[in-house]
Amino acid sequence: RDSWAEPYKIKMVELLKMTTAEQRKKALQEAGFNTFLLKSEDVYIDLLTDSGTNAMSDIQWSGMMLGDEAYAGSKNYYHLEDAVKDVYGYKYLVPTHQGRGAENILSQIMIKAGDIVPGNMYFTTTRLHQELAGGVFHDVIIDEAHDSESDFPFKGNVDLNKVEKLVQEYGAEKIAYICVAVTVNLAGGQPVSMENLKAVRKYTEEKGIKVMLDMTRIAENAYFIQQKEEGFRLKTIAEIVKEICSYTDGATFSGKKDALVNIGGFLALNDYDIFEEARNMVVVYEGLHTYGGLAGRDMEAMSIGIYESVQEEHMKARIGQVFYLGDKMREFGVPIVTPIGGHGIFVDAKQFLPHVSQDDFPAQTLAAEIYLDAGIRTMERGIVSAGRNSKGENYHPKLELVRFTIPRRVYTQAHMDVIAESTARVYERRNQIKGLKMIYEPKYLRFFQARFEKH
Ligand SMILES: Cc1ncc(COP(=O)(O)O)c(/C=N/[C@@H](Cc2ccccc2)C(=O)O)c1O
Repeated sequence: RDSWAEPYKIKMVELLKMTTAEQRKKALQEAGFNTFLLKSEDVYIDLLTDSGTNAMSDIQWSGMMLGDEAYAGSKNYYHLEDAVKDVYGYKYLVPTHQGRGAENILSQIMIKAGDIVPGNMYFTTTRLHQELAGGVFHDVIIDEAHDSESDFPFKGNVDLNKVEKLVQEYGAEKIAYICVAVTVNLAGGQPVSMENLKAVRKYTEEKGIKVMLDMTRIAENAYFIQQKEEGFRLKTIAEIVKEICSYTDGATFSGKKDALVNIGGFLALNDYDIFEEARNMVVVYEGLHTYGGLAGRDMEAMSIGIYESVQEEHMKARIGQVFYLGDKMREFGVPIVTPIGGHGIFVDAKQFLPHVSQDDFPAQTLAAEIYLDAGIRTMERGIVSAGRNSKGENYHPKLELVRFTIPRRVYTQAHMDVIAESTARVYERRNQIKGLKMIYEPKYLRFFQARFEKH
């Protein structure tokens, strides 16, 4: 079997502090059993998120030296505008500091109080901004997406029957827009097929409903279409990315993932009137319309990162590393979401800790235990992240997952081996693991700052 390695070599390293079991026990206690509250220096391998944690190339770093920090009309803005038009095909660009900056502006423009906003599974910041704008989110993802053991290849797909039911019940004019995420983060980084995107476009065109893309991990989605969808084997990732965007009216983007930058995002649109409104609002929330909360250097690095994100060998290595870890986890019998998604391995905490009831936070408990074992930080993606509904009741999501998110171009295969072995050690002692109780609950997006203690 001919092995395959990354298409880059390392030029600089960031030394990591190793911790002892005692130090980790203390750190976890102080962090209230919440991995978001751990100090980075107490973390050995940081798999909390692939957001803003990716390694920039030397070309991107050189872009940081080319920052045109003019307040208005920075040349980096025009480079970013060219990259967005060239790679994604949208007509108009509104830069924002990161994804939720774009979500805030789009939601306020497109949503009126009481509007319905269908989407392929919720995402925390996306749904919150839709709700803050007065919208009501409705999940229209296919049922398979909520089944961690289904291996349907495109679990991110929209179920148009669910959309039709909403149109029947509320009328097309009450639908603010359909939000299609590529990939679907909380389902396990699951892709949407091109066939489904075309069907959504055809249906919404007939009904006069706009489609807004959350294209945060669009290049990873394109890779899965190339690898798994009939008729796309010979298309490039760049061609597939552009085709995906062509079936939508606009997009929000967090540049902190696919585009390989530490900060950055944008709102891209084809409709001039929405663009005009967004360009007016960005100066209220983000900064002038030609910088949107970003320094010129950040916009330059993001323009370069957009092109690097659609390179074939980059994506093959990126997804290859995620699959390597997933296969190792499965060798050790660790239950994970299948098919393996694009940005990490999602461990099924319900199957891992069947004796811990969901109200005792199995995923939160497992993330804490994984950290204790060898200092690996992961993220809870279960009942804590799901939050409460408008009546204040806890959502009880079918998926109770711990996300091992792999930053792009940061860790080596040796780290993947250590991660899999650490998880296997915790798996071997799973029957002794007890649940947690929440002792502090913030109002918004509670998972970021909630605190817990052992029962
Ligand atoms: C599909 C999708 N759409 C929009 C955004 C917002 O973009 P931004 O504002 O962060 O730039 C994100 C951010 N995802 C990050 C960071 C995060 C955010 C909230 C809760 C936990 C983690 C993560 O999954 O780790 C996303 O995944």
